[in-house]
Amino acid sequence: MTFTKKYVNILSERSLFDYDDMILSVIQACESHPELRANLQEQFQFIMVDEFQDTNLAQLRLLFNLTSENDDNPTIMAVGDDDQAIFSFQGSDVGNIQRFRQHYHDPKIIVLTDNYRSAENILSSARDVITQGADRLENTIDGLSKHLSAHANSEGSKVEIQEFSSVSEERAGIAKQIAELIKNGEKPENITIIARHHKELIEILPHLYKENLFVNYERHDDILEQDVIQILDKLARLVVAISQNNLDVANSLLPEITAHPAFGFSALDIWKLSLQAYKNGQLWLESMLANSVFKEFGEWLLERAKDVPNLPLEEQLDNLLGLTDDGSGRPSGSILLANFYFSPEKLDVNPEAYLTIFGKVCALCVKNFADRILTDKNPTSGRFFGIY
Ligand SMILES: Nc1ncnc2c1ncn2[C@@H]1O[C@H](COP(=O)(O)OP(=O)(O)OP(=O)(O)O)[C@@H](O)[C@H]1O
Repeated sequence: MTFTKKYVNILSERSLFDYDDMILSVIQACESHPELRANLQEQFQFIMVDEFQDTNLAQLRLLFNLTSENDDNPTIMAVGDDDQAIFSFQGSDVGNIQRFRQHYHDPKIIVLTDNYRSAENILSSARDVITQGADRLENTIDGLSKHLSAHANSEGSKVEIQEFSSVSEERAGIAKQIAELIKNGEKPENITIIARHHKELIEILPHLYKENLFVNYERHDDILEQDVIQILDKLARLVVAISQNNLDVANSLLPEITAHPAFGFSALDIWKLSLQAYKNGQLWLESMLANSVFKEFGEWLLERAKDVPNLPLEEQLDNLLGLTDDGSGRPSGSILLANFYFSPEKLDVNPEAYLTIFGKVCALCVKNFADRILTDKNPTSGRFFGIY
């Protein structure tokens, strides 16, 4: 069986969809059930697609399906700008703009040339850069001009290109210019540094400090890259697998989870456990329950698996982190991820460690509540949600 087929079978066994399926299944259903397509066409008689330059072929095909009875005169409007295409990495294709024009037989094009966002000098500098690109619509459609007219006030706006002999000179130069601006009366809150990568911003910080400039650096991390979230995610998948009797899945997750430093098992003990499971032809979980070093951890995992169908998500997260108070004032469970990541000592040094996880898990505006959460001596996600 091919890998793809196996993957598709597993998805269907578990009633799961991946992102591609969400569109592909709809396309398949539309194309094999004309009555469904007709119903959808009746339901969606007017269609507007924004950011059309970022559509991929599957999305375009869905669109064609939704208008297939009326391709010569569809009530459809697509708004897009080929110069702003940013999703080519996930299959979007600027060629879709041309396919759209072909499919709908040269639809009317309205060029929006009035720009209210930026001043003239910003527009003309941007144009100097963007027109260097190849395969632009402006070069391929006769008579199309994307020359914009600015309607924004240009007072005080200035675009300046500066060259430095090295990256560190550039950073020092930027910091110096900012210090100079502030010295000459500019308000710091009117100054922003924008860069493509966090790394570049982080590297500029020492230069700003050197100029005695204190900055508010807001970082929007990818939460899934954080260690605590990764282990929490694996633990959650493990206990769900145990609760659903997917023991193969549990077996594949356990080696990495037991090796996580938060749980404190030695490499030698983990190796002995793996040997024991191998020699006895046992699952890891079975071997853990029969092994004095891992017994408590194994039993704790079984308890957490029992939580899966019974407790709300917040409580399960607290239990997995070991934040739950069992009434005796001590957290229940001896396996405490919380101790590893959010012990009082760690919070003393880095109070934001706690905010990082709950703040971002909840995608809440942490700023509004930071003072109340940071002073919380026994943080739990339940309390956090409560505060919110
Ligand atoms: N007629 C108008 N008069 C004054 N301001 C306007 C007008 N139309 C748009 N703006 C302002 O111009 C800015 C850009 O508008 P908008 O986001 O609608 O443009 P857009 O073409 O959709 O941008 P994008 O290319 O990012 O999709 C906004 O700040 C909006 O308030």
